[in-house]
Amino acid sequence: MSETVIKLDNIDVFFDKGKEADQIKAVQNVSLEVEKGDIYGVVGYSGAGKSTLVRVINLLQIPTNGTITINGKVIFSNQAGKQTMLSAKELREERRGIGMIFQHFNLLEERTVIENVKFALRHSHLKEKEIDERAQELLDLVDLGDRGDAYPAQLSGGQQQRVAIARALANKPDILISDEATSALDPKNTTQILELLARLNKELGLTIVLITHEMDAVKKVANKVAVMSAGQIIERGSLLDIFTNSQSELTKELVGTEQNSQDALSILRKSQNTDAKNTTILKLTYEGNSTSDPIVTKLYSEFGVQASIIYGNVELLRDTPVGTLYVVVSGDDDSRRKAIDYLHTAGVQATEISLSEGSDK
Ligand SMILES: Nc1ncnc2c1ncn2[C@@H]1O[C@H](COP(=O)(O)OP(=O)(O)OP(=O)(O)O)[C@@H](O)[C@H]1O
Repeated sequence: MSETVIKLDNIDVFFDKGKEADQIKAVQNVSLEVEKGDIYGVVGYSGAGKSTLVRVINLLQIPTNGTITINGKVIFSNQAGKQTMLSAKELREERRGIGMIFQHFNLLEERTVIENVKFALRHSHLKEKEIDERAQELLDLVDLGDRGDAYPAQLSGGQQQRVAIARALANKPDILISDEATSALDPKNTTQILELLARLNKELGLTIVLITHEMDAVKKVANKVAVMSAGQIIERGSLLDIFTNSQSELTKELVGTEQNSQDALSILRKSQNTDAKNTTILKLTYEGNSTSDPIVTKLYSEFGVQASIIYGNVELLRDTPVGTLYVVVSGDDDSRRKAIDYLHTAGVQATEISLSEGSDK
């Protein structure tokens, strides 16, 4: 059974600006559950409240209302004015179980790479020799085993972020919060950091909350996604769902493929007799290594239904290809129905599309 490691219930974070009317509602009534081993992407534009929400997880930000439960233990609760919170000592202990990395790596510039990692172990109960060993082990883990004596300024941005990751993992946390950790990096370094996070998730069973404004980052590594806007989660689901079946306009915009398909449909609207008999437009979504060709060929060979592709796109979601096709399907009613049934049994999601402006049936 899956195990919930982070549970946020009805979290509000309001910032006071004097008068109540000026209050900034950075997070409003957000509930979120993250399970062990998840890489949970939280996406949204700047100012949506993502950072404020994740800072709540380790109580870097005290919420105005709500309950925070980490690994089954309530670390904060303020419901109906009744507040409970861990003692400062308990909170320090709890925070050690939650590592954090940021957009700007926040390394100590005047210390070497290995000293930066050792700094995070200064309150551990390890002996000096054990601290040395642990720091080296952490640098090996992030493939920087031979750069311990370098200074941060001598490293690339991607390498500095890897040092920050090693430091964040020093106290063996089971949760890592990544707040825009790849936003200052070029595409190559971004990919390397995301691959490292995916590896740590797999090898260490690390649960990761990934805050970003880039859907591309989420698409490479996350298994679940929440979309935030104006302090609220407006949509959430599995990565696949968010990409293939987005509901809100914002999610569609962030996912980005919607515009192309809308353009294709709008061309079709102009060129097609929308009432054409025996014709249906289908949106097909399929996962895995099937390709569009056999699907389209089979519709004709098995059911005598002609299918022409008007728009096609294949995304890699984590390592799984996911295809979306818009096809015009022609054939008599019975054949089209059988063809659609076949698609469903073949694991292809088929949705009928109406050509009237912007609507899916
Ligand atoms: N300490 C604070 N005091 C007052 N307002 C704040 C504070 N921290 C955040 N805010 C406000 O709360 C809202 C949400 O900010 P937040 O940083 O959480 O958004 P975000 O989605 O992470 O965006 P970004 O990526 O730009 O940081 C913004 O309007 C911001 O100005």
